[in-house]
Amino acid sequence: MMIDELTELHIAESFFTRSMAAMDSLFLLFLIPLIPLSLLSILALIVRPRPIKIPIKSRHVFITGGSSGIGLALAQRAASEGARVSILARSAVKLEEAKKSIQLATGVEVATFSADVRDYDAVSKAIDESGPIDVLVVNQGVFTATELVKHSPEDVKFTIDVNLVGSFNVIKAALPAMKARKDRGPASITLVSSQAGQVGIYGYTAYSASKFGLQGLAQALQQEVIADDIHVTLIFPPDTDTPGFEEEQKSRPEVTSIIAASSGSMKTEEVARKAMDGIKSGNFTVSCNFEGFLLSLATTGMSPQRSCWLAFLEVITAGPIRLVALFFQWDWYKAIEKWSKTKTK
Ligand SMILES: NC(=O)C1=CN([C@@H]2O[C@H](COP(=O)(O)OP(=O)(O)OC[C@H]3O[C@@H](n4cnc5c(N)ncnc54)[C@H](OP(=O)(O)O)[C@@H]3O)[C@@H](O)[C@H]2O)C=CC1
Ligand SMILES: CCCCCCCCCCCCCCCC(=O)[C@@H](N)CO
Repeated sequence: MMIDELTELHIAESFFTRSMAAMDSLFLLFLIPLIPLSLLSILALIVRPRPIKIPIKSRHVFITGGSSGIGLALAQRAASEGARVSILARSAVKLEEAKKSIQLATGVEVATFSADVRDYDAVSKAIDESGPIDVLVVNQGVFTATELVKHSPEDVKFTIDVNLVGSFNVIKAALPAMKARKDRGPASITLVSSQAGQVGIYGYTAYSASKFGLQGLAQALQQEVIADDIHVTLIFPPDTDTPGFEEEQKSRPEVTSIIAASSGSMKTEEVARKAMDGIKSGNFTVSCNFEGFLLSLATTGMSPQRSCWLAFLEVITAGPIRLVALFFQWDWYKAIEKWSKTKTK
């Protein structure tokens, strides 16, 4: 009798401890999601600038380099979404053609301005004539892929002047009127960079430098204009099938194309759609394809981040994405080595 009672007690006791242990692990299991959830809530509180939406309909969208390629596709998109659109480029002939093609596709008449972004006075005059801008898209760009030893000093300077100094000219000319806008809703200054503005690529010393410069300009500018409800966006397209790209390909070193192929290539309209979505959602960084998304994660550094979800992803992938980046570098240096050997043979 006594022994029976004792065993019963034992059984009950061990059942009790076992179920306690099970409850403990269940409790721990509930704790696990608390760690990412609290990280996410902290990020939701601290991400700056705060999330914003930029409307396009009935607003004045001004696009430099709007007569060809990505700029033209963006102009057409903005027009079809009900914006008042102005485009600026050098060639009056190409501007006229672009105007006709947009009118044919959307029925909207865009305003055209012929000016060289390197000429501050000319740009300033065009922008003043066009009226206050709500969404400024700084998209003009030139590119020649060539090794620095073969690149003429004039063309290096030309690349920096059009892509970087020209972007300063456009923004500086547009800023006073953009800052003075009252009750017109949030404004945008968007810069079209390149994936070669996130990572240096063989053949792109001048081009990458000009596009990396836009990152510094954009980060500093965002701090200066946030109080005026102006929001800065940087677009990072991969190779895109534009007239400019077709021209570039005629002389691009083979190894530049091999490295650039890591990110594939996109259709102009697709890039314009991604860019427009990015502008509207007010993101600071806009990537256009999956590889570009990885590249943005890998190169995010100290750039502002409005989305707590993306900030969360940046925090948890920081280490692993660096590893992925190192593998890409490994692959690229192998390609360069192989290519140099076949060239010296
Ligand atoms: N295509 C690609 O593979 C990629 C392009 N990009 C970037 O996207 C942007 C657009 O490129 P994309 O559409 O291919 O280029 P295009 O060569 O097709 O078009 C360039 C546009 O910029 C204008 N432009 C060039 N120089 C000046 C200048 N000095 N002053 C005013 N306007 C000028 C051109 O008109 P005009 O000549 O009459 O002045 C044209 O409208 C560029 O900044 C480029 O670096 C980024 C990644 C990939
Ligand atoms: C960590 C993960 C990394 C992911 C992959 C990165 C791939 C980078 C490829 C860079 C391609 C650069 C194309 C430049 C396009 C351009 O601007 C010219 N066509 C001129 O217009």
